[in-house]
Amino acid sequence: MFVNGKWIGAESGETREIINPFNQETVAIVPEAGREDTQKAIQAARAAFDNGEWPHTPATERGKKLFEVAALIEQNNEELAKLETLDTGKTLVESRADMEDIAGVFRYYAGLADKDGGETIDPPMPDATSQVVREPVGVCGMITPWNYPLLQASWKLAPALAAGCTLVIKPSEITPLTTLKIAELMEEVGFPTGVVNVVTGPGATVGAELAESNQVDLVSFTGGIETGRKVMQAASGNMKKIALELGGKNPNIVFADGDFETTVDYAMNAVYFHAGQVCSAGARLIIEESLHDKFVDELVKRVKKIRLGNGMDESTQIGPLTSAEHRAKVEGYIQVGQEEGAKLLIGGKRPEGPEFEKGFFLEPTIFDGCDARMRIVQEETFGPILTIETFKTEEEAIALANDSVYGLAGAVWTQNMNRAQRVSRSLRMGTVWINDFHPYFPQAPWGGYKQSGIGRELGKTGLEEYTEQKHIFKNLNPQPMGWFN
Ligand SMILES: NC(=O)c1ccc[n+]([C@@H]2O[C@H](COP(=O)([O-])OP(=O)(O)OC[C@H]3O[C@@H](n4cnc5c(N)ncnc54)[C@H](O)[C@@H]3O)[C@@H](O)[C@H]2O)c1
Ligand SMILES: C[N+](C)(C)CC=O
Repeated sequence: MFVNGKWIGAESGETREIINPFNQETVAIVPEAGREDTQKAIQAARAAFDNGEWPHTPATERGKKLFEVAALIEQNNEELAKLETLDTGKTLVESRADMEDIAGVFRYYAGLADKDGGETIDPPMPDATSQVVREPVGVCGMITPWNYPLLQASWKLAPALAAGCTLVIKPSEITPLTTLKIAELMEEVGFPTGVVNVVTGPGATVGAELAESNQVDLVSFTGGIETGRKVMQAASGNMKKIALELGGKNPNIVFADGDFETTVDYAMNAVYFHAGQVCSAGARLIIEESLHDKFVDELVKRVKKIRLGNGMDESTQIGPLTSAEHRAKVEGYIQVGQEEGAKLLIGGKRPEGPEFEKGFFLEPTIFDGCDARMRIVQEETFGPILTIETFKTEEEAIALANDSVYGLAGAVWTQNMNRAQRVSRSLRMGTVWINDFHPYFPQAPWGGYKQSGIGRELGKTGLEEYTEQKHIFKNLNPQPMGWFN
């Protein structure tokens, strides 16, 4: 782990084996930290914030460091991508694309670091000035999930550092490798001691300590809704700021006038990309009734041909799920779907063959004949499971799509742009795609309505999350008030 500028083990000496989900081989052994290790890292970040130079370093200089990080990520793209694939099972092609995105995130916040010089207000009284400035929020605790380990970390690290914060980051205990590697790259760039700290270990101890600690000013969490609830409760002790990026159950609404070929192609990509382990996966197909039969026939034909395999193999389209525990959870949902009376059209089991024996594979699955009250429609299965519902009218499509505790993302497919606009404005979601699925980029904010989260990452808002606003009022001609004369 990287704490206070040093590479250290856990004080207890405990370690954890990191497993390749394709073959269960051990790819690394990392420290298994506990609360004491976390407290030390928080103290280092606290000292670097309260007494160190980083929060007062000119924003342009902070930006320069982030440009250097971006360059190092690009230079190390292949190594980082391989580590990500070994850790998560996602395909190498995806991991390489993630690394390009991540370099882009650092570059975006590097450029944004010195763009907000504050605001001068015209005060409603004479002989006074009024200024609003932004200052770093302080020590940040960051907790990240296993599905996009370094990407989700970069959405926190880059804006926090641009703002002048110091931090302790805890990657998912099962996928820490790229977060450790980026700490190495940051050490090479040379941030002041204690500004960046990485602690590897479980959520119940390391994560909980970050959320609870009175020495932490903000906790930024990406993960599941139930863990998010715990983080929110734990953060209330010192009223620390919170940013929560939680799950989604994202509707993909297809009207009959959408381009058939493109819509079928994207419907598959929406749900099966990264084996469905994507917060914004289009796991809920809501299709106009008149198109249903033709669309679903074609979908099933194509899903049969999806190539599962080792993420390291460039011809693989879907790798294994990231852990045995997670596969068991997704399999549980397949059973739930069958018990609820949904019609299993394809998949629903582990693939057969020697190449799949050791990996945590699951076949791409489709449930037809679903309705909005089913658990497989309402709950985030976070696996390769597509549920299908039908609608007859635009109003019905909107009502179905909004019938969810989540509000992360959704898409609408139609060639009628007036309808596309109406539907997109009616969806209670942080992101709506029209005739597309999945795009996200550093310039646009990302986050959820309803129980999909609090706050936004990316975009200008993603930087503002790591700042406090201060109003500085100056009386240019102070005179006695005489109120108590
Ligand atoms: N909205 C987004 O942008 C986004 C992006 C990626 C993933 N996600 C969500 O993440 C989830 C999948 O990731 P996961 O299974 O790693 O989530 P998770 O909630 O199980 O774990 C996330 C992180 O929280 C830690 N944690 C666990 N218990 C904790 C506790 N009591 N206190 C503090 N931290 C704790 C874990 O160790 C891990 O680092 C899905 O729900 C997915 O939708 C959301
Ligand atoms: C936010 N995103 C889409 C990169 C990953 C969600 O799991």
